[in-house]
Amino acid sequence: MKIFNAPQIKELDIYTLQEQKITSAQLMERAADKCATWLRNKYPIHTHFTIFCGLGNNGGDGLVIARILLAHQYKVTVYVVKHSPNTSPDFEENLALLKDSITIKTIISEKHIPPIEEHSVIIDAMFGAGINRPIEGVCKILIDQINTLNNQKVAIDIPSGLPCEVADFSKENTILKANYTLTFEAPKLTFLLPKTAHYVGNWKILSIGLSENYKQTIETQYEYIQSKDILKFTEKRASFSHKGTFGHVEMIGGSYGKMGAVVLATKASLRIGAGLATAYTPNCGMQILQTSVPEAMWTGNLPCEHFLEGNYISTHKTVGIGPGLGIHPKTQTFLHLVIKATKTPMVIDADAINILAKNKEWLNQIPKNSILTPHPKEFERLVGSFTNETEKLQKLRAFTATYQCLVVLKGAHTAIADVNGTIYFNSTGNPGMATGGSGDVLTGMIAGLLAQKYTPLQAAILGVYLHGLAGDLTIKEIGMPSLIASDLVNYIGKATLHM
Ligand SMILES: NC(=O)C1=CN([C@@H]2O[C@H](COP(=O)(O)OP(=O)(O)OC[C@H]3O[C@@H](n4cnc5c(N)ncnc54)[C@H](O)[C@@H]3O)[C@@H](O)[C@H]2O)[C@@H](O)CC1
Ligand SMILES: Nc1ncnc2c1ncn2[C@@H]1O[C@H](COP(=O)(O)OP(=O)(O)O)[C@@H](O)[C@H]1O
Ligand SMILES: [K+]
Repeated sequence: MKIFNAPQIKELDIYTLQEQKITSAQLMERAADKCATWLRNKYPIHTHFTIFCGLGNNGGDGLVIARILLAHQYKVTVYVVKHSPNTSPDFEENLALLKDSITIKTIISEKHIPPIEEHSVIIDAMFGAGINRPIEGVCKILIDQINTLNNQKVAIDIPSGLPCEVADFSKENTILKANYTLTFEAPKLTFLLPKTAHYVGNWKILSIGLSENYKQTIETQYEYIQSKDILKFTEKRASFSHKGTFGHVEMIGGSYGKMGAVVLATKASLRIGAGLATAYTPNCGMQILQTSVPEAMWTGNLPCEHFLEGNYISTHKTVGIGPGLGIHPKTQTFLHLVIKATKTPMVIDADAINILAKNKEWLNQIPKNSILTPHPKEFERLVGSFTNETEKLQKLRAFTATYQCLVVLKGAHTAIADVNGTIYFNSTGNPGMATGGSGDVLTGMIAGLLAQKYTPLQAAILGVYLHGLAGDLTIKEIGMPSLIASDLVNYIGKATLHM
């Protein structure tokens, strides 16, 4: 699903009106009706709503929602926050309609800000996608006050004050902190980023029937990955296939005391369907690997017992490297040999990333279209620090372009940056996955998919999606705090039922 910025949403609206031969007021009615239906399903009939409306179309949505809720016997109080003389035509039209049913109160200055009933649900329809500068004056005072209240807060389209994209975001800005956000058609970029997502609360996408034809023509830099996106490229197994059909993963990593990471990654590569897997570890890992993953083969390098060092000769398997690797100087040299000897895309994780961060001149030598899977700290080691989300995304794009590789920046809504600059955000996963070893499982999954001849972009997207789904399926049966990385491996099978 494409993620649109504010000008693109506007274009899409205008095209939809022409294509469907409807007025903007009719589109507003449709959008508000979807919100009202959601509210009616969530809140019982005696609920009181306090609706704060701005003067643009977001305010217009609020007025229509009020009209629909009143018609369904809800108790509703409506305030229009009059911060400017300018209003939108659809706002005016709906203001006139609503005036027939209730008295609408106006907030012009601080003294008009009302006390709000303790159990009233606050609807935020002050500013939507049209926000173009920080909020000031009476709106700022009102939002600051609302943010101190424990009432449930539902934002329409986007919490007031939050931009769709992050360019002008600063942490001093006043932004309404919602429990729920009902957004139209697609999420906004800011819903998916760690520094801005907490304003949005739980968000729901409400489809309002915008032109699918026109959406196809809009070029976006961001996409949101859902099940229908991965179904487009998942492959069924042919009847006469054999283990050689599904590739051979060589999972390189491990060091004394960190062998579990390779165990998890190797197992995960097999669970996602690689035909064969070999774990390549220091000698002290041999028994551990052969006992805990009997399906996998083992190979190692004899000079050292406890960490990887020495020579490396490619056997042309699909290489994953990093889990449990350590950063011993001799291991650093070994990684350099692996990178130089490997000619096809590989998966580079954990300490392999940390080593590259110390030896940035090697980055040019990693095979084209390889996939790096840093968590935010590892990413920072690679690209240096960043002060805000915009800068982070810029650095992400610059990195993939410079080194012609993909980056999977892990976290809630993991971001997969393609070589061409498109960034795909994941929709699966949960905080139960914030536990040691989760990332190793992901490395194994992506390597296993690469071995099966998915393209690097497909392997990264599918791996990240199914990894999160395995986490989501796990917590349906055990509590989030109990989730451990082995559970993710065990639930890969159930996740693949969704492919
Ligand atoms: N396709 C869609 O997404 C649809 C969107 N609709 C609604 O339309 C909204 C967008 O409407 P508008 O473009 O009128 O935008 P808003 O309702 O967000 O209002 C923006 C207005 O406030 C002014 N403004 C912006 N920032 C300000 C600030 N900090 N202080 C004071 N004034 C400020 C702007 O100049 C503009 O006049 C959406 O968020 C949504 O709620 C629906 O009505 C119909 C369909
Ligand atoms: N709050 C969260 N929501 C969704 N996924 C998460 C969350 N926290 C962590 N994860 C996922 O768990 C994995 C953690 O990886 P990583 O930090 O490398 O762990 P480790 O190094 O212990 O293996 C990543 O895939 C990440 O996306
Ligand atoms: K809003």
